[in-house]
Amino acid sequence: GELKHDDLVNICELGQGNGGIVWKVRHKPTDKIMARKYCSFINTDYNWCNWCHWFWNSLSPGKSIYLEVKPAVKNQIVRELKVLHQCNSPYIVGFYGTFAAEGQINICMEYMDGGSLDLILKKVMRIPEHILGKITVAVLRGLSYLRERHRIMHRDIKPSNILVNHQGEIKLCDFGVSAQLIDSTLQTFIGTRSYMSPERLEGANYGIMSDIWSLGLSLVEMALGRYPIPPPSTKDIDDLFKQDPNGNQPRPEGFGCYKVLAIFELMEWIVNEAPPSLSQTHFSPEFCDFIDRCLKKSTTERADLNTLLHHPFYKRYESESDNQDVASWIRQICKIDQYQINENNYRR
Ligand SMILES: Nc1ncnc2c1ncn2[C@@H]1O[C@H](COP(=O)(O)OP(=O)(O)OP(=O)(O)O)[C@@H](O)[C@H]1O
Ligand SMILES: C#Cc1ccc(Nc2c(C(=O)NOCCO)ccc(F)c2F)c(F)c1
Ligand SMILES: [Mg+2]
Repeated sequence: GELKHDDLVNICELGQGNGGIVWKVRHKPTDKIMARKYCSFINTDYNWCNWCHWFWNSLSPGKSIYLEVKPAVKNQIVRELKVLHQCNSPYIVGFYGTFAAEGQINICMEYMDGGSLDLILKKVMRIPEHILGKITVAVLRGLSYLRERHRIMHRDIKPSNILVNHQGEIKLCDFGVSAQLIDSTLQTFIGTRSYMSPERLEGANYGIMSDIWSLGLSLVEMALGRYPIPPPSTKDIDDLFKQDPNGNQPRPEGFGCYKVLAIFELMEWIVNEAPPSLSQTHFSPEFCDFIDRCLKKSTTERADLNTLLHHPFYKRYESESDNQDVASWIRQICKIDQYQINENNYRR
């Protein structure tokens, strides 16, 4: 049956994003551990002063403001989210149910005990290519599933929306399954770094090809260990690779001094400058080519999903049936404690 608010007991907070907060919870009737996301709606009716409140808030970058929505709209969102019961794939995070409580939409999903790839990246300097290959297989298969079976694109591919667990599974979450929820949130200045494609930033029509761009950018970030715009210099990258991948040594000074662009400068850079790329000194030719084909600024030149499903980089990893290499890698990383995470972050 449907989940009820009172049947859930909070265990600990898993993380906070721009528009939601996620808790690890236990469902008392079944003793099942779940991840519960509160979408930060405010349930007051939509009116003029709320609009002003929203307007001033939406000017501050880094906030994806959920508009106050009428209860009728909220009920539509809950109705649309129930489609998640039909989203069953090894590459999509499991869904247990959704309900409105205290004026907020709650989404209960499978708890992924390895966390999201942005957290993993904080624990290690960078993610090795063979793991990125497995991540690529999972993301492309997840995107294919969403398109073939549900005729939707993801809309928010980035490391924090790719989750892993100790069994070595890699799954997608936070995809745009509810049109109303998408409409009710302002996809304007989301977070400090944008994974949005040039065409989406320009306000042009966008679709699945925009997810391909986001995948490419996310893979470069995970391969280098830092958000890749503005692109690090060749020297930066060579310095980075002098360090051992598990981040036991401090990042070189030079690396830490790269300029963090403000959100507008960043979006301008994505639209006007050359896309990031990987060098063959540190990565295989297949991986470098895969990235180049994902990060074409023009959607007509960019590879589409089917092309990528036949790309040598994907082919190299798709045949490996089990993810035991990923499982042991995740287990080893989860032993890295908070102190080491702070150390790595300090040196970024
Ligand atoms: N099913 C889950 N299992 C385990 N951890 C999760 C799960 N879903 C989300 N998280 C964690 O909760 C954090 C917050 O998630 P949320 O989607 O609210 O924000 P985000 O994706 O990090 O950023 P943004 O709000 O900008 O999209 C994530 O970074 C992730 O580490
Ligand atoms: C399994 C699963 C699963 C799928 C989608 C969402 N949530 C969303 C989000 C979402 O959560 N985006 O993250 C923004 C910060 O919380 C945005 C649009 C949408 F239609 C959704 F259904 C979710 F939770 C879990
Ligand atoms: Mg998320």
